[in-house]
This record gives sequence, structure tokens and C-alpha cells, in this order.
Amino acid sequence: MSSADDRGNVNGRAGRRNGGTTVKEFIQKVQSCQPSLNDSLEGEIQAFLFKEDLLHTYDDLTKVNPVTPTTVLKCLQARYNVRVFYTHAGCTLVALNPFQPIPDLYSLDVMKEYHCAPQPQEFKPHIFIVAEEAYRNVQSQLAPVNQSLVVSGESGAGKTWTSRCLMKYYATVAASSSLVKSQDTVERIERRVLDSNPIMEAFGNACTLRNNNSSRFGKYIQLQLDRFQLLVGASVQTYLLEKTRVACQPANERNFHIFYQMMKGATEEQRKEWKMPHEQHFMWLPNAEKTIEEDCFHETLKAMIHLGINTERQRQIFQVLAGILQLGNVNFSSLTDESKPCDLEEQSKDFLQRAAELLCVPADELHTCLRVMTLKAGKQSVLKPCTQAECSMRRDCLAKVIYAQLFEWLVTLINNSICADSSTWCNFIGVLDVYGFECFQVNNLEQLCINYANEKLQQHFVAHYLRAQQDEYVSEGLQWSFVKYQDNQSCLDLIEGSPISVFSLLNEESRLNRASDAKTLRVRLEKELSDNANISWDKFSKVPHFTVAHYAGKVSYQIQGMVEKNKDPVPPELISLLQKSNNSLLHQLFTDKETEIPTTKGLSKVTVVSKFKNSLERLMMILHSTTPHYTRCIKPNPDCQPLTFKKEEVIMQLEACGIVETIHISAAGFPIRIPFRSFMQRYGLILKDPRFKSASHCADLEAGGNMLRQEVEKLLRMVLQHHVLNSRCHINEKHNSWAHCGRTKVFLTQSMLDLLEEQRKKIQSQCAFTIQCCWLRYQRCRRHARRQSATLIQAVVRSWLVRKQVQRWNRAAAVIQNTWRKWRALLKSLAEAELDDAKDFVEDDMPAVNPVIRERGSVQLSHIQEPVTVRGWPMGLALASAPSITMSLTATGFQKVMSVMASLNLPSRRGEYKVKTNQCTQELASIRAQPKGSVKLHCQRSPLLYADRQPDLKREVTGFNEILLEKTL
Ligand SMILES: Nc1ncnc2c1ncn2[C@@H]1O[C@H](COP(=O)(O)OP(=O)(O)OP(=O)(O)O)[C@@H](O)[C@H]1O
Repeated sequence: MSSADDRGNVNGRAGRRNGGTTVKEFIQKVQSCQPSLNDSLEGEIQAFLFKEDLLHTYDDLTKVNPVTPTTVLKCLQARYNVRVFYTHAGCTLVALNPFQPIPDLYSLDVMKEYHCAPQPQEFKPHIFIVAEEAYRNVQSQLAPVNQSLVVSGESGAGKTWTSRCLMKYYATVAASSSLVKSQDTVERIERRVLDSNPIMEAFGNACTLRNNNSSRFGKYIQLQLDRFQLLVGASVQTYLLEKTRVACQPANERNFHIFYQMMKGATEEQRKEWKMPHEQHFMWLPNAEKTIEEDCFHETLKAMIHLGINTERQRQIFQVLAGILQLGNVNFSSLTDESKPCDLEEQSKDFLQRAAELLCVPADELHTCLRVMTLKAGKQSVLKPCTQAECSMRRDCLAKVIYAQLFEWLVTLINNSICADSSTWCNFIGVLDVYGFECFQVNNLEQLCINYANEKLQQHFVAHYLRAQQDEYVSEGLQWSFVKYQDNQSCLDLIEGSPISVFSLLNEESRLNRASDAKTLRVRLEKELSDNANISWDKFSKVPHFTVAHYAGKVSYQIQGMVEKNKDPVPPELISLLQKSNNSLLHQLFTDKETEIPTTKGLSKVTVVSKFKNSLERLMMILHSTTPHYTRCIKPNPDCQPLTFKKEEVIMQLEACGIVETIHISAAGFPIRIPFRSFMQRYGLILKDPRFKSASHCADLEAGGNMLRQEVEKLLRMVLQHHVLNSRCHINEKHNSWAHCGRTKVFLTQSMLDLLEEQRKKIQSQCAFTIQCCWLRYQRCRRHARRQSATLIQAVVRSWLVRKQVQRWNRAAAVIQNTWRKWRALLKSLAEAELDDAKDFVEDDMPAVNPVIRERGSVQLSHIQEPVTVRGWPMGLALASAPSITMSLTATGFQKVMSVMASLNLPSRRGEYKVKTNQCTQELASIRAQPKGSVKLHCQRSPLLYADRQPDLKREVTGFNEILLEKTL
């Protein structure tokens, strides 16, 4: 194969997608395949569009209604416009590339928030939800414990960014505790895993038209977790490095980053060592003037040191790379005499010399190897001079094989550095970052391999999600079928099937020891594969080709050069030369026993497609044994413009990654399925039957044939009836399709689940209300009983106190009466003396008056606790003139006592009442003298008035009340 071929093919790879026509075709296709849908749904779409202002709030594309490419597209656009970049699509996460750093979207705090959330799914859609879900699956140890995160999308969609986010997330949340390892040590595994990124990107990424930092290889990174789910190691598996880029860069694209990093970052000393003066132009370093942020040599060197690549090894690596660059400047002159080897152009001689020095191989041998081929004829070897094209091809081939081997060696080294001992880890989370579906104007073997890988992944997705869903419905006996989904098995049979397929025929041609002929291969393909509906040919095309109908669309592949690319032969003379290198690294790269390099000598069975197929099969085996999580990255515009959304670009990608179909199926199916037993344990309370709370009751019903299922159906009916009653409609087909009972599970739509949850909440709050009421009633009764008891005690005590008081008063009254009688006798005698006009009133004749009274005019009631003053005043008269005279004459008991007290002006005990008279101050002149003034009875409330009152806690209380309340409180 000539280098011109190579260029042509690579140009094809870089060619832009057939933009306008494809978009139009696609939109027409979408419209034409749904003509009736278009009409019938027009009204619904209109209704949907009315809520356009709410579109950005839909976190899951399955919730848009109806689910069509148009509505999905609008929803994504609305979210993108409000800077929301992640949206669920059933089990897949759709990630739109913002093309600019979004502050705080991936910060440490956000990571912690998602990691610590009890239900991260309830948070806004984010790549961290996917990461956390996978991590929790590992923690729960439910089979299959190992997880795979499949990140796909077209070039520039954000796969590498997403993979990096995932790795950073695990390096943070699954980081080993500082107790186990020192936080600062550079040996930390998380650091080393992250450090492998800059090296892989420097050697495997390049600036393309579609992405400044485009990964030119696929990779599967396995993050190894120990039994405590801590990150203890990692391993990397790479796929299909685009090694042709080393020797042939598409127009306006660049070579791998590492070459530019060397050119721009080398010190003067290094430049000298690598024979790379400032003014030197290298053919294989186009667009060197373009500076991108990935041109960071320092970062790569730092990462190399962290991974344990010492300075000597680094020197060897850069020498080899510099040697490759020098090779690129070696050009051959066109032949005049075909019997002689092709000569070097004059200025190329120096480059060849320098290349030989840098690769540490003899310059003359390198010169010969590039210009003369050795043909084996039996045991004899024949030397054949090469044409100019053949010389260029041998030169390119040398550069490619060195670079590819160096890349593989680096991957192995990274693996040796980050891979944990198999005894230390038990589970893993794999991150797969693969190239998306590719369809250019000219497609070759690389596109066939990439699209084949995508077909495989799509099949895995179909197998995992769609088929698993349908199969479960069937096994549960559900009379429900999905929208017809596309099974791509026949396409895969076409590409890789046995015994006859594109790959098998390609391998056969490659193994035949003859020059490949595109037309012959085309004829063979047509003859052998015409039965398969997935392959077709444009009869009028002059270029030999075949068209494959992939799940994401039709792609036409050019046959020319395909067989040569598949052979990917390396002249054995070149391998022998490299094995002689004094550069120990280069020597090691080509003497390693495990190195599998197809040489022209043996026409090895290891063709490109067979090698790729084998590695892909190994990957698929890993994927099948893990729980997959899909993330589809979408590139919103082809020019990598920040926050720019181009509908045509997005809709093509949605179709290419099968999102539209996924959404359709997720929305139309039953995303929620719950075993009967757990269903009844959660929702049984809706039936108001507490027995369903117990697992044993549910188990008994389950054991009793269909009984549990019947209860579930009854419950569902009840909830639906309740719903239709509330919404004033009738149960119809729509409601019936919200839930289905299988053999062991109940299948629900989101709407049904919402209804059940609503009903459950309602019943729970009713129960809570009842409990609250009972408790309040109980508390009220207790308080009432306490009050009554307190009141009773108070009443009893008060009446006792009053009785005691009255008894004291009675005793006092008796004393007063006694004194009173004596006074009466005295008054009587005075009166008699006055009446008898007795002139002299002999004091000595007076009846024996108590000397105390006589002396003080008052009596001391010794047995009354408080002194009672009895004034020397004619009480009879006082009482006769008092308004209460009648009362005093007729009153008995307390009233009588009060009257007496009023007469005697006795003070009350506690100041509730007071009897006042001004008469007692008057001098007793004559018994006939009428008393003057008035008697006033100041009576405050009787304590008995309070006897029937409840104690009021708020008011100030005193005395016994207080004591009682204190005790009861
Ligand atoms: N979430 C994001 N936030 C900000 N910028 C992003 C995000 N995702 C991607 N980008 C930007 O988009 C560019 C392309 O992303 P990335 O390299 O991950 O694409 P890719 O799908 O891996 O492409 P390729 O297949 O070519 O390697 C990045 O360099 C980055 O600038």
C-alpha cells in the first residue's frame, strides 16, 4: 500500500460528515417512518408545546409527552439554554457538552453532596449520580457486583472529560483512609491513577478538526476496589490506536500531542540532544504554530516521574520520538533505473543520519532497510530494490510500528505501576471510553472497526436493557409488547459472523499471498453476502465499495486499501534492525517475546480485524459479567462553541446512539417492578389491613396460590377508583395500562407509582392524626381529673378551716356573752341607782367588775389566739341603733357572730372583713344617751366563696391552694 493511499484514507477519516444531506435525509426518514404518528400526534405535540416554559424542568426524557425526537430535542435544548447539561433518558444519562468550564459543577463539595445523599437519584441529574449508583452497587454486594460505566459519543462530545470526572470522583470518595496511608505521599494510588491520564493523553491524543484533545484510541479503565470499597489500584486496556497519524496527519490536524510538547517545552540542552534546533521544520509536525492547552510538556514529565519513569528511561523515550520526527524528513527521489534502489534526496541524508543516531541503529543498515526489500523464495532470499512509494511506505511503517510499540509499552508500564496485587482487590468499576459511531465521506477499515465496536456495544445495550425488559414481561406472563426495537444481530453477523462475513473474507484475502485487488474482493463480498439485507452496493459507483446498514444509519466503505490495512505488515528487515538498537528501550520493545508484530514474512494470522475482534470479545465478556451504566455524550455543535445548541447536530447523535429508541421503550414500558410481597408490605395499609405489615402474613398468602396476587389487584383497583373519583372520570384503558400483575411481581408505570405513594401518604397522615387525637384526649382527661381532685381537697380543707374558725368564734362569743352579762348587770344597777335618784354612786358598791376591765375598759380573751378588744360601751344600745338590730336579735350562727363582732369592733383574722364603729370612742355618760355615729361592716369576700372554684394555675394562689397545686403539678 502506498503512502498516498494512506493519506487518502486518513483524509477520509478526517472528512466532515456529509452534513446537510444527511440531516435532511434523517429528518425525512423520521417523518416518513411516522406519517400517521405525525397526524395523530400533532394535536398532542401542540398541547405539549403549550408547556414549553416547563420543558427545562424535565429531569428524565421519558417524562416528555409524547416521546418523539422533536420533543426530546426541544427538552434538551430548553435545559441546555438554562445551563442544565445532564438529563436522564430511562437507564441512560445524556450529557451535553457545555464547551466551557462550569463553575462548581464538579467541585469537591458537589462530589461529597452526591456521595453523602441518602437518595442521590433525587438530586439533579449528574454524572456523579451514575458514579455513586455504581459505587453503592458494589457496596451492596448484590450480584453482579462489578460495574461498568460505558461512556460513548462522537468525537468531541465529552467522553474523555466524563471519564476523567468519574475517575476523580472515585479517587475522592473511594480514597483510602489517611490512617492506612499517608495523605501526602505521592505513592497514593489515587494520585497515580490520575497521573496516568496526562501520559496517556500526551501519547494517545491529538488535535483534530473535531476536537483539540481527541483521543485516538479506545480505553477501558478498571478501578480496583478492596473489600472495604477503597480504591487500591487500576488497570488500563487500550483499543485500536490510530497509529497512521504518526506518519500522516489529515489536513489541518496535528500529530500526537507529545511531539509538540517536546518541540515547545524542551530545554536548549534537550534540543541539542534530540537534534531539534529551533529553526528545524518537521514534516510530521504540521500546524505546530497552533498552541493548545494540552501542549504542556512539564505536566507530562511530572506525571512520568510520579509513575516511576526515571530520567534515563525518559531520555530514551524522547530520543526514540525525536528519531521518528527525523524519519519524517527523509524523502526519496523518483526512480530512473528500476533495477537500482531508490536514492535519498540530498537534504534527506542528514535526517537519515540523525534518525539512525537517535534510534541508535547503524545508519547504513537503516538506509538499506528502507530502500531494499528481502523476498523469500523457498530457502533463498532475493533482494529487491523498492520504488519511491515503497520506500516511503517502509519509512512510515517503521515510524508507526515504533510508535505503536512505545505506546503499548507505556500502557504496560502504567499498568505495572497502578495495578494492585490480585489478592488485594475483589471488585472493580470499569470505565469504558470508546469512539462513537463514525460516518465520513470516505470510510475505510478504521471506520469499519469503530462502527463494529459500536454495533457490539449497542447489542450489549439491547441485550441488557431492551431484551431483558421484554423477556421479563414474557416470563411474568404479561400481555404487553414493546415498540418494535431494532435488533442488530443480523448486522453483526454480516460483519463478524462465521463462516462467511466481511471480516472472514477480508482475512482470507489478507492471508492469500498475492497483491490485493479491490474489485475481486467486491465481487466476492457480493457473491457471498448477498443474502444479508444489511449489505448493499451502488451499482453505478465506479469506486469498489460496500454499504452497511448499521443501527445508527448506512455507511459506505471503500474497499481500496482495506486488505493492506488489514495485513498491516511490517517488513522483517525493519524489525531485525530495531532489535539491534543500542537504545535499550527500543531493543526491549522489539525483542520482547510477547510482542505480536505481523510481519510480511510469515503473513501472520494476526490481522488487524482479528486482533480487534478478539480484544473486543474479551471486553464484551467483561461487560456481560458486570452491571452496566450508560452515559451518552452529545456534542451540541460541530465547532466546539461554548453554549451553542444546533438541533441538526444533536438529533443525528440522538439517533446514532439509540437514545430515541431507548426513551420510547422506557416510557412505554413499566419502569417499576415490585415483587408482590414487598409491594403489599409497603402499600398494604391502603387496604387498611395491618396484617400486611408482617412478612409472614404475606408469605402465607403467597403460599396460598393466587391469594396475594388477588389482594394486589384489589389494592390497585381501589387506588385507581379513588383516583378516578377524585378526578371525576371513569376507569378507562389508559388507567388499566398503568399497572399489570405478573406471576410474581407487579409492574407499574411512574403514574401508578405516584398514585400509590400519594394514597399511602394520605393514609399515613390519617393514622398519625388519629394517634394525635387519642393522645390529646387522654391528656385532657388526666388534666381534668387532677383539677377535680384538687378542687375537692381544697373544698374539704377550707370547710375544715372555717369550721375551726367558727368554733373559735363561738368560744370567743361565750366569753363575750359572759362579760356582756356582767356589764348588763352593772348597767342595770347603774340604771336603778339613777332611777332611784341616788345621789352618790358609790363605786365600791358596784358589782365586782373584772379589775382588768375596770382598769383598761376592755377585756383580754386569753384563750383566743389573737387579742380581741371589747370596748366599754353599752352594746345593747349600740345593737339597738345598728341597722342590723333585727338581725342580731333573730340571727343565729355566723350571722349572730358577725353582729356581735360588729358591736365589739373585732378585727378579722385575715382581713377579709372589718367591722367599724365610731361609737366605742364616745365616753359612756349615761345609759340613756343615744349612741351617735354609725356601725360599718366592711366585708371582703368570704373564703367560702372560693370553695367550689377550681384552682387557677395562672393566677397567683396562696395558702393551702398553693400547697395542693404544687403537689399536683
Ligand atoms: N462537562 C464539560 N464541561 C466543560 N467542558 C467540557 C465538558 N465536556 C467536554 N468539555 C470540553 O469539550 C472538549 C472535548 O471533550 P472530550 O475530549 O472529552 O471529547 P471526546 O468525546 O473524548 O472526544 P474524542 O472522541 O475526540 O476523544 C474538552 O476538551 C473540553 O474542553
